Amino acid sequence: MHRMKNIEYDEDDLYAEDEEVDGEEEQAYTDEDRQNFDDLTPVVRAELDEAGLQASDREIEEALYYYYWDVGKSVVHLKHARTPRPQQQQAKKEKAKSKFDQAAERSASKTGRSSYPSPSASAWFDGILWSTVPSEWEGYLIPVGPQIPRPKLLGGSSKLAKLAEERRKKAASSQTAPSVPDTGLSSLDRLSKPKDPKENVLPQHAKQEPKKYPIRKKRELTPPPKEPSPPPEVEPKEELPDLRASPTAFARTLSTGPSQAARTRSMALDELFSSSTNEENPFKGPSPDDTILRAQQHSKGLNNGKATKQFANGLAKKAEALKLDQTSSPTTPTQPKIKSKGLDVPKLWKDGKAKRKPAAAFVVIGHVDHGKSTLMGRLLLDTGAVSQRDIDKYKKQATELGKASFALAWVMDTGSEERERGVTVDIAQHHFSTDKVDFTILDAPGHRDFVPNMIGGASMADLAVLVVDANQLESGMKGQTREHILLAKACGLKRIVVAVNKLDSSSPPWGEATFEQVKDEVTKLLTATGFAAEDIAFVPCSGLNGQNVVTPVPSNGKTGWVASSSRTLLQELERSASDNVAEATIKASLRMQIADVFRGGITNPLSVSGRIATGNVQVGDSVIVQPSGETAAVRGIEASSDGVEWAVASQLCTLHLTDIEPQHLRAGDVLCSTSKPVPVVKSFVVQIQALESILPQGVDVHVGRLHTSGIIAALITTLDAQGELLKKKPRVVKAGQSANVKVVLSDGGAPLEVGDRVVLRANGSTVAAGKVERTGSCR
Ligand SMILES: Nc1nc2c(ncn2[C@@H]2O[C@H](COP(=O)(O)OP(=O)(O)OP(=O)(O)O)[C@@H](O)[C@H]2O)c(=O)[nH]1
Repeated sequence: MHRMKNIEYDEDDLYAEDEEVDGEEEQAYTDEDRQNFDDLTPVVRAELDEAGLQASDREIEEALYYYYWDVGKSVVHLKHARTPRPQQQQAKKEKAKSKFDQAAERSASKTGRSSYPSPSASAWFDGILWSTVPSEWEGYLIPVGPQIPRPKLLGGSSKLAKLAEERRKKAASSQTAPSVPDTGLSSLDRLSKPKDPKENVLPQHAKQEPKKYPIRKKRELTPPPKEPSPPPEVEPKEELPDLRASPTAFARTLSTGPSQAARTRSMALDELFSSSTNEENPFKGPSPDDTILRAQQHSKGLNNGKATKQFANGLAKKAEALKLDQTSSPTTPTQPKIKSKGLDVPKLWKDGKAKRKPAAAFVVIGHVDHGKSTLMGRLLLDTGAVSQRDIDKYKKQATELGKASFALAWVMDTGSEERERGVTVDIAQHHFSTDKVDFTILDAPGHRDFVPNMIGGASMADLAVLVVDANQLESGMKGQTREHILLAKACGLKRIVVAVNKLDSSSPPWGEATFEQVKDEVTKLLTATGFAAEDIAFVPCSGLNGQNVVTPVPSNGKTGWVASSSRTLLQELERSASDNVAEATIKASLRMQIADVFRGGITNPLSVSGRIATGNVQVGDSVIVQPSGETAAVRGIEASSDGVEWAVASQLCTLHLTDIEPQHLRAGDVLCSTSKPVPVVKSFVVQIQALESILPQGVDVHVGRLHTSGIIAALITTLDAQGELLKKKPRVVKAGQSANVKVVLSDGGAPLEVGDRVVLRANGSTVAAGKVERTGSCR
């Protein structure tokens, strides 16, 4: 029994698991249900007998079950289903079309679609018992859907509220404004620039051009200070670069361009969610996530002509960065072939284990402006990874821009727009070492518009450092403190160190009560999210002044309680690092999701960076890039800025590639061993934890750095806290519930495997997260 029969799925989209679920039908009833059936079935049967009607036990049981043991409703339903309707009444009913049908017809006539693949939008509900209620009971379903602002995780600072507000206005007004060529503004400009229909309006429809992928220069690790760059000039009529972010689920399922014929399976959803009161489809064009990602890509791509000169690290440092035309291939036939030395990497890794320092990558998360970048700048300064001379230069330059307090943050925020605006946009990566551990910092943006980047960072980390401004707990708890905690958990992070920051400016300074209050509130949230108490550590500190970051605070005076009760942030981080990757993981097939594609230098013109999830790689290896299926050769490897012969699972590294065209490499793609490439799947079943109510709906699908669109095509089951079946084919998954849902991907599929962690977002909010349970048909 497929209640979703009106969606026209491909044959191979229909899952065997649906049948499995059906097969379990009998077992879904509890003993209590059975008792209720035994008691109530005779009562319903007696009522039907009296009316001269008949029904099987099965039908009566189904009615009772769906009407929650309400005998009256079950009898009415069964009687109604058995009473032939007079012709006249049927005719009348045909005339009185539902709002859904009216919306469907309007949309069809507007788009010029002659016939709708599904019989009608209301037919979506065929097979559901409550769709046959007596006509006098029928009400109107007002399809509000995305028109009404969804409950979102709140947040934003006063500084950014204005940007967000302007962005919202821009988005709203651009529904009616004609598209105009992009003018090469920065991503934040795109958010904040006051709307002028003549300029800076992102096109509402993603261009349906063949995809090309911009290559960017590597984000520098330790940038040398330089003179502040002047504000970016507005360049007239610059072409938009290739759009990495594809149209969202809503754009795909709801846009109504008549030329786009191949959208059959989403059409029922189209009608379901379109407004009956507004002819304009408000979900044309890219979602907030798409817009932000696209803007970022543009601001960082070569096309904007503003790419700041950056210094590639490690091997690439030796060569002057090349300025490559995007259309030309950086791989040249004259490059020498690199031969593999055929090293036994797992053995080398095992043999060197005793001598190796543990390594740890941590993602720095938290609400915007809570001091993440400043704290990390301090950590790098006090561990010697950055010199005081550099910081002094940053301070001078930052003072000239009126942003003196951001000098430390500039160590992490290397982009000119990040520095000008004082807001982190993309993940910044830095290495530093202590005597005990090699660390990689992944500094995530705190602003909610850049949550997809935060997901990308969290997916590459071993643990999280959550920075909480002790004086702004409330804003963070409503905003990205909360959302980042949920996402860190969703990305599989177990351990979290909470830096209770800015205690130098609390009232009173270094107030123990302030710290304790923050600790209580954040602990509640962390444990409710699933972090174990032993995996949570708190550190009171001040990133700006460097108190209790690397240097312990004085044991007397107002910081006395800190010295006696807490470790420094660095000590806590060292405790959290371990080198416990299983040998089986090192020996498994290579999987490395590409976090970034960039130009290296003359010797290494095309490079990708990311974290090796499983397996190992050595110079000279051939790899397959999915989803393109293209092969590439590894001509060089860098780990922690050093050139190395091989790298293994859990390492963040840069691979210099050859024998592949750049357009086959995108952030989010997966490098795999040639013997066992990851399949490219069109659909999958994911066990989610819902953060908002979930219906069959369009979603943005995030898997680490991968960002694509899809639809939640079926709600399969809801589950209890133990993961046991609660209900099959629920109509809705409520916020807080666990469920198995089926997601069908747009864009021809994505490289995905069982166990991959998925975040589902809609309208710029995270709506659910979970792990892939089963994958569907492969491309
Ligand atoms: N008093 C005080 N101010 C701080 C401290 N740490 C950071 N700040 C200030 O807080 C402001 C924001 O700091 P950032 O480091 O940019 O904050 P962030 O969390 O990285 O911001 P995003 O990356 O944009 O989310 C700056 O003005 C800092 O000087 C601190 O320990 N004490």
